Amino acid sequence: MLNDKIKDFNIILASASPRRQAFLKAMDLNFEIKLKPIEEIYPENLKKEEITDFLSKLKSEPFLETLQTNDILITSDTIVWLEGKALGKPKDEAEAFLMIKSLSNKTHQVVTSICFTHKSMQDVVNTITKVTFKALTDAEINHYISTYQPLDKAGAYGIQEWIGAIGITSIEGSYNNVVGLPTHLLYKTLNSIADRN
Ligand SMILES: Cc1cn([C@H]2C[C@H](O)[C@@H](COP(=O)(O)OP(=O)(O)OP(=O)(O)O)O2)c(=O)[nH]c1=O
Repeated sequence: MLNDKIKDFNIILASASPRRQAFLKAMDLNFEIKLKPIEEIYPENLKKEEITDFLSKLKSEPFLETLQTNDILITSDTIVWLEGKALGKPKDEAEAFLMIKSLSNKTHQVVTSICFTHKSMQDVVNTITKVTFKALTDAEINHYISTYQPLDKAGAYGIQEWIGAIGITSIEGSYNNVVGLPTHLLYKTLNSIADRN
């Protein structure tokens, strides 16, 4: 991190995702990981980034009472948005198959929101990446599901895995956002929080 002021903060990443943890390390940030699980439920009327904004804030709630003045808490959420429908994590392999099949030969959007909580204030930022899959065969989908771990991933796929390598024909926007964290936005927002304090 270039901004020296960021060193004065205690950054807490409330995420069990190894991919999000790896991104913060890659950004040379000092941080601690704290986990307080919540049930990811959102009002039905929400759409696209409204859903991930809501869930990224919800993930901060269990921490609010115990945050110290120099803490910055980072919570985030990713969904896949396809033709007006939110695809979260599949509950089992059968649902994973249907999710990936629905993404085949189409363009979908991957939406991530990050919520920064600092001194009782919250900054919520989000971004969208457009991803297009080729027409996937059932054999390709089944191979992916039986060889990799689709169940902990929004939309049942990891762009960083085999299916991303063989199946994605185009991507518009941040790649890291698809993996789970738009790191350019994290950097920008942390800098602006540091500058205003
Ligand atoms: C679309 C896509 C999602 N994902 C992951 C990113 C997220 O970890 C996950 C979506 O679930 P989330 O609910 O956003 O996050 P999480 O439960 O994994 O972690 P947290 O503890 O922070 O709540 O899907 C990939 O790894 N690759 C991909 O290509």
